Amino acid sequence: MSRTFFVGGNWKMNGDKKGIDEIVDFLTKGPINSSTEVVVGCPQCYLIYTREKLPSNIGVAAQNCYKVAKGAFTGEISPAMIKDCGCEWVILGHSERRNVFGESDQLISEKVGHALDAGLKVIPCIGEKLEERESGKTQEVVFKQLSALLPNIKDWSRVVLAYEPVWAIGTGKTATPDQAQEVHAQLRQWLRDNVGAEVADSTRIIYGGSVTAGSCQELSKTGDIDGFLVGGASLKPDFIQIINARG
Ligand SMILES: O=C(CO)COP(=O)(O)O
Repeated sequence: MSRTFFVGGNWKMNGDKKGIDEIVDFLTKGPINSSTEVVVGCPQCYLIYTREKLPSNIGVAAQNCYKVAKGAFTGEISPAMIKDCGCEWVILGHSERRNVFGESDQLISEKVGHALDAGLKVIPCIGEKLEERESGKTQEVVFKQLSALLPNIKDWSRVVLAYEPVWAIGTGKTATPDQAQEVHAQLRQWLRDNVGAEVADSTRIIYGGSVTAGSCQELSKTGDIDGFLVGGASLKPDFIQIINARG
């Protein structure tokens, strides 16, 4: 089964209109391999600006949203609002949401369920911390995070699962291709055992954590890494090389 290579950029809380114009400029010039699906996650206040400036072959994601359509939830945005801004995607459960803002597996699962029900495509993120890896708990941790999502995912065709080991995010310590491939294969097997063969074969599992133009090619050659979620390097023209990692 061939899975379309997927490269997401997560701008996090970076950028301003001028910086976005520069990113739009290098993404527009490319050239971008037409067989790679590209999505950029931008700050909420720039969703409309970014959507209007980027070519239509590049998707735009919010970096978070709440679990209901509207109401008295000061500071939150809903999937309906993201769609109303012309965007189709949302990143949910990023490690910074989990670890800086204290989001639980349960809350993230409810957010994923509502975003899917509202018609968005979702990039849920999972990944272990350094101490969890060092104590041999990586598989246990990511399976627990994935299990929590399961009850709220009815349509896997609109899910791209991101494995982002926390120790690799923003640290310059990219997982080796073997380290990443090992977890991706375990996650795919988990999907096979707990959801079904078709979903396991077709769901994109992407890797995030200090991906660079230098590391992307080797990572992309492993069997179960179907793309990347890129932080820092997605703000620079190097992102084009990462998008084109599969050649
Ligand atoms: O968190 C990430 C993407 O969501 C990864 O960030 P870096 O690529 O900056 O390590």
